[in-house]
Amino acid sequence: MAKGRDNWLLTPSAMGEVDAAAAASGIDSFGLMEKAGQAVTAAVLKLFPGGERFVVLCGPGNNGGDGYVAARALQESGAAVALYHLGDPSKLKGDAATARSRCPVPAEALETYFPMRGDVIVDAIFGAGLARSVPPVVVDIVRRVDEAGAPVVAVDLPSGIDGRTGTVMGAAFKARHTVTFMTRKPGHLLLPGRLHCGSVETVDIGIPFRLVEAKDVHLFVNGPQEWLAALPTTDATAHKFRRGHLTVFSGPATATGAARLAAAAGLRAGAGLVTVATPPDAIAANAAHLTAVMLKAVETGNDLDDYLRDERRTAFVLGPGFGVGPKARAFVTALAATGRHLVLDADGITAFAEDPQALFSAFADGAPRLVLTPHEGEFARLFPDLADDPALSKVDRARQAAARANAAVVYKGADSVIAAPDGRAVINENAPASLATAGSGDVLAGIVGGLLAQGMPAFEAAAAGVWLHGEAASKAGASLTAETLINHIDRWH
Ligand SMILES: NC(=O)C1=CN([C@@H]2O[C@H](COP(=O)(O)OP(=O)(O)OC[C@H]3O[C@@H](n4cnc5c(N)ncnc54)[C@H](OP(=O)(O)O)[C@@H]3O)[C@@H](O)[C@H]2O)[C@@H](O)CC1
Ligand SMILES: Nc1ncnc2c1ncn2[C@@H]1O[C@H](COP(=O)(O)OP(=O)(O)O)[C@@H](O)[C@H]1O
Ligand SMILES: [K+]
Repeated sequence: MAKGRDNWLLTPSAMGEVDAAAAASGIDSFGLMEKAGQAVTAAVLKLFPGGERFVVLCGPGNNGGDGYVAARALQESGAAVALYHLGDPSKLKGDAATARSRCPVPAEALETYFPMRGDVIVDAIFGAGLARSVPPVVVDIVRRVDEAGAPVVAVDLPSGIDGRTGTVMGAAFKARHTVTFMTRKPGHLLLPGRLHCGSVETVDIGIPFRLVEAKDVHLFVNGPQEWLAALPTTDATAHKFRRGHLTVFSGPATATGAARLAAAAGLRAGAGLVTVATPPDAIAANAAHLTAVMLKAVETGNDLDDYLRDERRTAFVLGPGFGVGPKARAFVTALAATGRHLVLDADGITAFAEDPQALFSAFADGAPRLVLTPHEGEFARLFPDLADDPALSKVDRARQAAARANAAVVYKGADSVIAAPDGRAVINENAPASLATAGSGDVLAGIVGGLLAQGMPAFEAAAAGVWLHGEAASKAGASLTAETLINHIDRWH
């Protein structure tokens, strides 16, 4: 499946380079700004056909330039338009200066703007060029607009959102709609940025897409184009042993449910055989609730060695309900030493908090066989320095973690990022908030384990698993529980 334009992401700096390449190839850069401003105007008029007054807020760079184009076009459409500028507009340069010189709408200083009833705001203060926290006057205007409840249409990004990281730089508008150009930026998907964008529209302003593709930053929106070719298919020759064997480790008798959720999810994701490997004291609890999933007592390191003699047992999930301690570390080390594929989740991750390097060393060699699925707290236990570095985006953190651990990393959240040691990364956007429910992470671990069992490489299995989890949640509806979620997992093709 081709990488569609909707899946492409460019950081603001990469977009700036594309912009420069377009100008160098002879494309009229003011023409691009004109198209950008016209597209904003079309979006504003479509969303607010009865708008009483359109208030365009223009900043000191090209984002402001788009605003001057929009102000002119809105006035030409017959609408009432007011214009406010940040800084000294006589200092505008290049295309933005041209746009201002062609804009007949009189402008006033930004600080003098107080929203009136019926105002629709076009936010063209900062876009890709936001370089630091917004100045106090912008903080004030954001607050005034919030308090007035006036609708905002953002040009490129809501001012105050860092397009690379999605971070709020001091303050940021909460837009109803955002019009961006050529591709979305990471800040449109990463939290909290995503919550400030409203609906996002990506407009082709005429930069040849080959210039965008030449800037491939190995970052995409998660979707089937990333992993469909690696997704296992079943055909008439399918046999349960050929469809792989997944083993999920159960916790003690008091904590068995999480493993069963993962096991059932692995089966739904297509693993031919699934076994819950359980301590003997939990056999009864597990046996009372399992049908298609098999059960095997595995208590000690020797039990595990015996279990691992069957080389068809290739894929494992360890962590949900397992307990934190030396047993988790010893089991993981044995799985690593025998070339197994492992999803390490929850307690399995926490078990290595004191010595993450022991985990990374165990899986250091060869193609990645480990998938780590930390939520934010677990991520910080394995990668405290990355979690603490404010300059890193969630994408940077996941990528550096993946490289360090030689693992596919699923950095979970509403904006899960999946990264590979080779630098590939995707941001997931199909997960509904109804997934914030106990046990949904166990289900995800099971789906990914089921895909690993079928031979899918770690990064592809991780990305596909997160996407299929999101699809299942959407189908399961707003009141989903981890159990109902499982019933909606669909291998999709
Ligand atoms: N990509 C494309 O193809 C196309 C892109 N287009 C548009 O161009 C936009 C990018 O333009 P841009 O690079 O001029 O950046 P922009 O966001 O206007 O801000 C830069 C200005 O703000 C200033 N500044 C920054 N932070 C600040 C702060 N905290 N507080 C105060 N000042 C601050 C900074 O000043 P400096 O940092 O130099 O002091 C500079 O003056 C892009 O978002 C899109 O809308 C379209 O026109 C068509 C084609
Ligand atoms: N608000 C949200 N929107 C979308 N997905 C979410 C949200 N909150 C959590 N999720 C997803 O739900 C799962 C929760 O996993 P986890 O935090 O391990 O919870 P648990 O331990 O309860 O299973 C993850 O896949 C995460 O990405
Ligand atoms: K903006």
